[in-house]
Amino acid sequence: MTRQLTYETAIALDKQDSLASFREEFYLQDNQIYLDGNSLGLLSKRAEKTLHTLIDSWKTLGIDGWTEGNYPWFYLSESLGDKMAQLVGAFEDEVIVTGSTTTNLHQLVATFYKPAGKRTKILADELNFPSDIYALQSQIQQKGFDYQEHLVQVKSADGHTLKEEDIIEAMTDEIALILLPSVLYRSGQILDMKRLTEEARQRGIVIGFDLCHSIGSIPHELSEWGVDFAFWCTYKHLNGGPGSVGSLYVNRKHFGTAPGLAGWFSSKKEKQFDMEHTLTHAEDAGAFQMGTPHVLSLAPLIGSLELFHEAGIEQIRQKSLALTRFMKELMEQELKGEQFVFRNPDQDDRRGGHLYIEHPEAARICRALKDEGVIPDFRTPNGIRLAPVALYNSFEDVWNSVQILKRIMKEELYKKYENKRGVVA
Ligand SMILES: Cc1ncc(COP(=O)(O)O)c(C=O)c1O
Ligand SMILES: Nc1ccccc1C(=O)C[C@H](N)C(=O)O
Repeated sequence: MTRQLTYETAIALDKQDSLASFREEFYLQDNQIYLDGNSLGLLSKRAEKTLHTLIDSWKTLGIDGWTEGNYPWFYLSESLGDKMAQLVGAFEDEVIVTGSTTTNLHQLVATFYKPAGKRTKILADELNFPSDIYALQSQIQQKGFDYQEHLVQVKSADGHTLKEEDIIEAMTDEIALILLPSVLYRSGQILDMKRLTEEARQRGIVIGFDLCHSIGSIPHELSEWGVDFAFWCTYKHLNGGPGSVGSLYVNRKHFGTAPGLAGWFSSKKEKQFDMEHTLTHAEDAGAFQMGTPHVLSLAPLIGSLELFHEAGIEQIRQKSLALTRFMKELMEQELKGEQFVFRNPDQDDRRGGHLYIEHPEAARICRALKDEGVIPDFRTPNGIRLAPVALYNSFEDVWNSVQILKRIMKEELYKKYENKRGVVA
């Protein structure tokens, strides 16, 4: 028998929550329940502080800020990479904080996509975020191929999830490189990265993952699994701020590989200011940087990553699972008879940090939610994404947001709006 969930259940869960105190670290707005940390995480006081520290180093040190002050800018991408490594299960020198998701994808595919003989194609899937697909199409064109033929996109049987068996079956001897998401941005499905990497390795295919929707929400073991490369953004679960600098990982077995897209920040640090016209690139993940780091967009990450180290990614994952489980069960209990369809896989080891629910009136339900103080995001044509985030959401938030949704449905408050999306969500 399923348990009857009440307000008291939520309060009891909050009482047992060992991460509850982290909520105080964030700027939460009064009368608002923010459930969109899977798209843009909230500002923490630590992140704000380190941003101010770096503005101050610019103010007081000028050019010397590159090598002096609390966080010398010249080494920030490397030092943040060391801290980030734990979140992806990598060695410190395998990770660098640089670029953006899309530019890092370009860099890594330009580096590791080496079509030769029969192996000329890239394997991806039909559910990935569009930017990745556009980037892959253009990388294929850069090599002089037609992407209609050279980009193989594994199909989804249900339009929401992928089957590892289908991906493995598509790993033919024509595939040179595989790129997949760790967690699907819509349905929140976690792909079995360990298994897929093993299968790719057996076939001699390079494999990489886009970790945008898993970083800071689930643990990874990239080095142990032998993943060749990965990249991710830092503005969702990592709360680095709009446009914060992304990150990439390259497995140690590829150290010494020249970057496909070089620039002077690809240099060995000690050689960079020799200003030679022959690049001596770094031997580690640092080689995949290109130009000057966006220092002010790195700054909030210094403070934000501290919080992840204090909380621990395993604890974050446990709370996140409990939050999404509670939210799903509560919606099933409270919204019986409504036309909501859950698209997340139900098992814990398959469910990422957000829920994805479909409803024919999704666009205007999202509008109504926002006006009632609950911040979701909408994904066209009829999807609502809800992310109760471990570091700043509570079980009480989940209770309250589901009650608000229940009222919106019962009183048909959504009918006041047009069923059309806004510009962003
Ligand atoms: C899975 C995935 N890939 C790529 C992107 C694009 O990232 P960016 O615009 O930071 O390059 C996003 C989100 O914007 C994403 O969710
Ligand atoms: N970078 C953005 C800029 C503006 C608005 C949204 C985004 C997102 O990140 C969307 C996200 N990737 C998604 O999974 O829908």
